[in-house]
This record gives sequence, structure tokens and C-alpha cells, in this order.
Amino acid sequence: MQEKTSAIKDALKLYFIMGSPNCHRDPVNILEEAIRGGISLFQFREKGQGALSGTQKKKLATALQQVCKEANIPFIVNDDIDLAMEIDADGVHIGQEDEAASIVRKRIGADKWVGVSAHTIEEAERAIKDGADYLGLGPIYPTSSKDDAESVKGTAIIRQFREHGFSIPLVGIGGITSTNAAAVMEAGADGVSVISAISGSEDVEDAAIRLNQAVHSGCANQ
Ligand SMILES: C=C1C=NC(C(F)(F)F)=NC1=N
Ligand SMILES: [Mg+2]
Repeated sequence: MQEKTSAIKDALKLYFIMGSPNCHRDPVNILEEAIRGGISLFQFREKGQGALSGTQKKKLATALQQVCKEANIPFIVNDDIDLAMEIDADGVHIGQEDEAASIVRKRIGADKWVGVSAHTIEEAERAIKDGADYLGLGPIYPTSSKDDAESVKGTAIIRQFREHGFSIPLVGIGGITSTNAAAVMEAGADGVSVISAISGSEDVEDAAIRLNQAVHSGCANQ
């Protein structure tokens, strides 16, 4: 398998997604604690009620990017391609309503990581043709982190994509916790992505540790 693809597969194991609206305290501290707890990839997703913009958003992005750099964790930016390019992020994540993946790929080049949210086989096929490196599938379970989420899919969508023959790295998203993460891995995902299961936890480091254990118990059973 391609070097880049295997690096992405490994990184997707425990994919923490966060922005200031998801935090009740300093996002930098939360990210540091999540890294200590074993997250393998981080996405800066500054979206929703009270989200920062402009220089404030860029300031927070670069502070979180620095934390990731020091821990050798890849840093992904959600939606905002301009910001990702300005701060030389490791990649971007885009949804169906964002700029087309083909345009994003042209803008950021071959080495950067491009993740795309997909809900159907057709959306996935187009994303792969457009040069996506991984797909985010969900919401697997009911989620409180995204107010315009699509219908809940369950782990069936992961099995469906694998049975269809997709070998592209897949990460589940939506309502994932340490109690249901193993099922996402057993269905064939390369990892799980979480927002509130970590950022909303009383003990962020412990939440990440427990999610990591669940993910590794799940992929062991594959
Ligand atoms: C809406 C999203 C769906 N999936 C993902 C990821 F987990 F990264 F694939 N990130 C998002 N922001
Ligand atoms: Mg988006």
C-alpha cells in the first residue's frame, strides 16, 4: 500500500475534532490532555454558536497547530481551505456543501491530506475520483455536535462501503463513545472521530485513554 495511505490509516485510529465552541475551558489545554491520552490525529473545526473568525480564529488555529507539531500529531483544518494554506496545515476536511474535492486537491497539492464527508456510495465514488485520501462516514449514532447532521446511519454504512469494495481509509463519526467505538472498528472502519466524547469530558486525558482502548479492542476483533 502507498506510504501516504498507510500513514493516514494509522492516523485515523483516534481522530479528535474540536473548536472553541466545543470547549468549556482553554482549547489548548484540552488538546494537550487529549494528546497525552493518545489521540492520533486532530481536526480544528471552528464552527457553530460562538465560533471565532478572522484573526482570532487564525490565532487559535496556530496555537493548536503548535501543540500538534510538538507532539508529532497531524493537524487538519475543517472547511477553511484558505486558513489551511495560510498556516501550512497537514490537510483539510470538507463536506458535501464545501468546495469540490477536485478543486481543493488542485489548490493544496498532492502531499496534503484531503478528507471528505460521504453519506452515499455515489458521494464516495465522486470523492475518490476527485482525489480524497479518506472518507468520514456518519453520523453513526445520534450526535449533539452537529446541528445539521444527516440521518443516523449506524455501523451498517461502514459495512456497506466495505462490501461495495472501497479500500480507501474510512473513519466513523457521530455520537461515538468508549462504549460503542469497538463496534465501529469491527464494522470495518480504520478509526473513530469524536468531538464531545473527549472535549466535553470531565477528565479529557482519561476519556481519550478509554476511547483508545476501545478502538484497539475493536480492531483486534476484525
Ligand atoms: C463533518 C465531518 C465528518 N467527518 C469528519 C472526519 F471525521 F474527519 F472524517 N469530519 C467532519 N468535520
Ligand atoms: Mg464542511
